[in-house]
Amino acid sequence: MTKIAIIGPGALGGTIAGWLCQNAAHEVIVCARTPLVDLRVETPVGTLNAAPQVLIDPAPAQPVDWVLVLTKTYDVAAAKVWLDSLVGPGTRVAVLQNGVEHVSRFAALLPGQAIVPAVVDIPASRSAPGRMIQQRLGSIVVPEGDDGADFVGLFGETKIDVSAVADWNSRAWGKLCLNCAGAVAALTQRSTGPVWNDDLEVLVRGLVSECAAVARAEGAVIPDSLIEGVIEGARNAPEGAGNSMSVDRFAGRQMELDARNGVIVRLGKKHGIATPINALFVTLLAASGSPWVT
Ligand SMILES: NC(=O)C1=CN([C@@H]2O[C@H](COP(=O)(O)OP(=O)(O)OC[C@H]3O[C@@H](n4cnc5c(N)ncnc54)[C@H](OP(=O)(O)O)[C@@H]3O)[C@@H](O)[C@H]2O)C=CC1
Ligand SMILES: CC(C)(CO)C(=O)C(=O)O
Repeated sequence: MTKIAIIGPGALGGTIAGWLCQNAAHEVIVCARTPLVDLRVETPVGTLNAAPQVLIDPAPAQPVDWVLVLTKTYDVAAAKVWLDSLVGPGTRVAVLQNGVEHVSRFAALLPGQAIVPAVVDIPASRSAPGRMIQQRLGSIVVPEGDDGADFVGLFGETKIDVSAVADWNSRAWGKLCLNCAGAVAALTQRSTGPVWNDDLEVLVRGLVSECAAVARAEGAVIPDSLIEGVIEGARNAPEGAGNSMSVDRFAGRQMELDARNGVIVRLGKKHGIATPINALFVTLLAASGSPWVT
């Protein structure tokens, strides 16, 4: 029996928990802030139901084999109390969040601990506590190695495409090229497709090109076709298509602004790369009503 604790059963965490519960060899423990009774995930291949153990108090939690962190990046500090209870000498911690700083974000909280960074491409939303909708089966990518292989093994009974790759850095930056463009929808509260015009394309292209330039300086391989693909996706985004940052802004919550756009500005400065469009969106979104917490 593999004990897996999931911290943060929101849109993505609830979806991942629902899938992992389908394997009888897993004991899944859901670590929640808002109470929930059970899980129901509407997936592209049917509905998953599960009733794992749910904890809302870290005190009774014990060390587990795997901790999967699925809070927003701005809630990582608050998740520390869970890590203090759940992490023992043999525990591996996987971070399933957006951005490129998965490991450094946790280094101070978990000194010397094995941390498995995961790039997740699974669009999911939550309609109520424990009620998730997974729009696409999607994929998860972790770095090659023993921990990566074991992480992939956790998902053996699921229909999610989970793999370990040699060049994780390029995958993480490639995903950031997509996510940084999400700042437009977060700011306008509209999908980009229905309001597309040449001026909007200049902004989307600017966000993504700046990200790609910083990515390449950080050693990532980003083909020009990836940049064009993101722009094409934004051009064709149908009405209602948002992202997890626009969901946060719409709900009046904090945003992962630093993890998704601020990081491009910060690392751009390090490399002497100008990032004015990302800086503009960081400034405007930070001033838009939701506090920017790093
Ligand atoms: N949603 C998506 O489509 C995708 C999201 N991602 C990334 O995945 C990560 C998670 O995103 P998403 O699932 O959308 O976020 P949500 O806001 O939907 O979920 C975050 C969850 O973390 C919980 N939480 C916050 N603090 C704590 C705490 N101290 N203890 C326990 N639980 C806590 C929240 O509790 P509460 O229930 O009280 O809100 C919520 O359930 C982000 O980094 C995001 O960028 C990546 C790919 C796709
Ligand atoms: C764009 C998407 C849905 C891709 O998985 C995402 O990463 C997010 O909404 O944060």
